[in-house]
Amino acid sequence: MTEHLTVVDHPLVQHKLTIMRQRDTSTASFRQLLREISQLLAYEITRELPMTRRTIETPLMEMEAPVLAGKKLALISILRAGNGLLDGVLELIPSARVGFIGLYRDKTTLQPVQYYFKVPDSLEDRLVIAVDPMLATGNSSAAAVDLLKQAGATNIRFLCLLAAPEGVARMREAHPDVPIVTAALDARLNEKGYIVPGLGDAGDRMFGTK
Ligand SMILES: O=P(O)(O)OC[C@H]1O[C@H](OP(=O)(O)OP(=O)(O)O)[C@H](O)[C@@H]1O
Ligand SMILES: O=c1cc[nH]c(=O)[nH]1
Ligand SMILES: [Mg+2]
Repeated sequence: MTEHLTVVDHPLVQHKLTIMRQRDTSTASFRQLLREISQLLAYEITRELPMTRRTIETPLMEMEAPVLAGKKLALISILRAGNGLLDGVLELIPSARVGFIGLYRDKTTLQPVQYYFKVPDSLEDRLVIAVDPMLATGNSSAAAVDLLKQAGATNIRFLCLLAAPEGVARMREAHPDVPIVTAALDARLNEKGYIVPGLGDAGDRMFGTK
């Protein structure tokens, strides 16, 4: 991918996102819509995956058919809200390897606090797609990408649902080599570091917590 930021403006994505944003959308609908959108976003973020050809036999004849090239890609969920994107993407790419980075954002400092890290081996040979629905200050995603690079990853993409300009700028500065794919770029952060207009706290809306 050459663009640093790609906003997927497909009508289905935008319609589903509008329902997710609404205050009275239920936890069950929120989760289902996130799963659906995640697959449409995954389609975009995997658009330029390298391909190779393999000889196969159809019922009629042999052919050289296209298949994905290289090692299986790695999906990295930034816990816990990342799991809402992970499920859908994994349905589309069932052979992907999966890793988890546990981070939560301290409510006052807005700095990420790490509590878990487990990723697949040979990250240096894989396309790594980190998923987290919200890119707000960008502190969490920048820290997650730092950890992935420390673990050897060199080809990383970041998939989110909503981004704030502040978070995109933070990522561009810290990790200019990491393309971002999102469903929307919102206006700004509010004084508590929430994306506005946004959709609230993605993890809470997904899991019914407060
Ligand atoms: O860009 P930032 O300002 O760092 O904010 C974004 C982070 O905040 C949310 O996670 P949260 O800390 O609420 O944890 P959760 O997923 O467990 O709810 C979200 O899922 C991101 O990880
Ligand atoms: O608006 C925001 C900002 C950070 N995390 C969220 O879940 N929502
Ligand atoms: Mg949260």
